[in-house]
Amino acid sequence: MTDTRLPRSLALVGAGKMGGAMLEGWLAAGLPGAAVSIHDPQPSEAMARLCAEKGVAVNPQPGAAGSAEVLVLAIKPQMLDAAAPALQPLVSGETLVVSVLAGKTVANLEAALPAARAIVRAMPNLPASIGAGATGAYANAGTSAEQREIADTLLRASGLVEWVEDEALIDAVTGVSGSGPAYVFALVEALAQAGVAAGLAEDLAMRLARQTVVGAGALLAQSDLPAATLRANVTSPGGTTAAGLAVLQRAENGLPDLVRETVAAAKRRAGELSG
Ligand SMILES: NC(=O)c1ccc[n+]([C@@H]2O[C@H](COP(=O)([O-])OP(=O)(O)OC[C@H]3O[C@@H](n4cnc5c(N)ncnc54)[C@H](O)[C@@H]3O)[C@@H](O)[C@H]2O)c1
Ligand code: PRO
Repeated sequence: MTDTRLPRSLALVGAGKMGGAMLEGWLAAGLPGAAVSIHDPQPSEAMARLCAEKGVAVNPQPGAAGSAEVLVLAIKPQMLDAAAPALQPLVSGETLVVSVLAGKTVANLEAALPAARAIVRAMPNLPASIGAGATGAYANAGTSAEQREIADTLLRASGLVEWVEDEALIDAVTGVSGSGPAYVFALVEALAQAGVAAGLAEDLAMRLARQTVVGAGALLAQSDLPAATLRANVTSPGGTTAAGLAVLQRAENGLPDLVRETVAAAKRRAGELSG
């Protein structure tokens, strides 16, 4: 993070899996702990320890130090309305609100935090916890260029950031990359189960399935080749992979159909959560 873009004060509301992962990224990237407060009725022991080590304030009286320059919301979407009354002192017309709440729209956030003008909706994913996240972000019209830069810097501390100019696309981002790591972990589970069905011992099948996804991901990360080319590089004409892919990628009810339905269901659920 460059000093010109660091917030002077950042309040993190909800320091669970995603909020905690982002906080670790900001601290590792040089945001001083003294600039940060977390607001969470039940921070984990690990989070409390990290905050103590880095000088992050835990549950100070909201607004005791005035409104925050940046307020990051990382509570469950269903908690927004219940949490909002206590957060009002943290928000002024100068505050940049960054929300990672699935489905909650700018309109929902404006209703919950009426003083807020600048609102960024961001959808990170869990690999943010190791700096390998993928985040989609949208800034409302009230967000200044400098505030967008600050949001970009904060989000980039946990990996790739892609901005979209149409808010509705954030729900599609949620379906693809927000939820996406779970699809990949489900693939590891399914591959291991298929290995057992093919005769492998359970632990051996899981070790092979897990390292296959780790290795394929690392190859994707290190290679400039398109995924389709990497796939073709595994596939000998008339060989075993071609036989497997003929099933996996079959025209009807194959992986493309299944993944399309999967992403559509997650996107649909994000829309429902705005309600
Ligand atoms: N987990 C993911 O992979 C992921 C990815 C992208 C976005 N998100 C979004 O991140 C948000 C948090 O998800 P999570 O998986 O980290 O959940 P989580 O349950 O791990 O964290 C939520 C935290 O909020 C705290 N909390 C509850 N009520 C509160 C209140 N009134 N004020 C302050 N804190 C309160 C809880 O104690 C908990 O620590 C969700 O809105 C989700 O849509 C999660
Ligand atoms: N986890 C959150 C959910 O499942 C949002 C994307 C990933 O709702």
